[in-house]
Amino acid sequence: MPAPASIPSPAPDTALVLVNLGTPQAPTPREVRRYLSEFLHDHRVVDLTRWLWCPLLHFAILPVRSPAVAKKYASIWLPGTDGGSPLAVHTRRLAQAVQREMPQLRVVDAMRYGEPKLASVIDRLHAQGVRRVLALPLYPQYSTSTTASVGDVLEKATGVQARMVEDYHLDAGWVDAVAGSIHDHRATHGAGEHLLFSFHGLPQRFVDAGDPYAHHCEASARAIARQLGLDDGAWTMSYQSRFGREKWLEPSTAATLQSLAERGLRQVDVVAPGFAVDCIETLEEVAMMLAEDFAGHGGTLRYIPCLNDTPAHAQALAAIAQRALGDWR
Ligand SMILES: C=CC1=C(C)c2cc3[nH]c(cc4nc(cc5[nH]c(cc1n2)c(C)c5CCC(=O)O)C(CCC(=O)O)=C4C)c(C)c3C=C
Ligand SMILES: [Fe+2]
Ligand SMILES: [Fe+2]
Repeated sequence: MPAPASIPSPAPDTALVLVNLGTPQAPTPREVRRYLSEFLHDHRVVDLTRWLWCPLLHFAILPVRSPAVAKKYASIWLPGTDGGSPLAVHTRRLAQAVQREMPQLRVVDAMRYGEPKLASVIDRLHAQGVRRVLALPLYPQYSTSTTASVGDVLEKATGVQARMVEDYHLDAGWVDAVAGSIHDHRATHGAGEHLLFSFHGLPQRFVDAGDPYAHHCEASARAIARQLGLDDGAWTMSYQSRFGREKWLEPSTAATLQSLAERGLRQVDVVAPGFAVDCIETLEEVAMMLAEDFAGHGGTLRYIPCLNDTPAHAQALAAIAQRALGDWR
């Protein structure tokens, strides 16, 4: 029977896959080690020669980091049958929210590392009759370490045509959604004296080699601040979650908060617009550890949650996907 005219015609051969980084299956040293091992073996993430990196990874980093990081995951793990790692739970709920915005096609979630594994999700969709897969990596700002790594998996996909949204760091709907969430948070909880945009960091070497990530982060922060009508002095941007010893993008979020405290600021709002959903880096590192450090300086750090599965986020991502599908002829 033909579909009624008011309902968008179904496109069962097309699927939208929201792809996130990945996360451990349980907050245990064993599962964290399994996850970190897959993640940190990706040449896109760590490009050191294997004979140097593998011994370091297997004999030093994984044995020491896994139990320490497992404790951090345990401190943010969501309880209940629907619970789990916040990154996995929020990504799944976000895919369900986008599905409600796009009833005409299949919307699913997948992870670059761990489960549900992107390659397996594509195989399953193919077995179910899907022929076109649009991947939307949940990284607003493009980086070779994240977005291009999703592209590597898509290139190997067989039986389907696969495309990817490269970035959405200046998408008007997304900028609006982030600015709206900051505005609403400040209306409910009060506005701090300063707004800090904290992005995940990256080795400076990547940017020097042409990775546009830092430019994208700067452009996102400027666009959101403009949308909020903030004066230049009312906001700053910084980079968090440094890993290893080499030089990463600066200034760091920790050092920035310290200098804001030294300038006498006591109420700082922190938002993390590089993260589509809350995860260990926002919940444990910013909302717990950095907030504790800032309290040690006599201040209050108010963390503004990621967009997660809010309607504004789902609508912005649906519009981005719709545009990409419209261009796919
Ligand atoms: C060389 C190391 C890393 C690079 C480069 C890197 C880039 C990068 N990462 C994200 C987003 C996320 N990273 C997350 C966790 C995480 N990141 C690294 C290392 C690098 N990231 C590690 C080792 C970890 C795991 C936690 C830890 O051991 O400290 C997460 C959260 C995952 C979760 O389960 O909650 C996200 C999201 C971006 C956007 C990015 C480059 C721009
Ligand atoms: Fe190895
Ligand atoms: Fe990371």
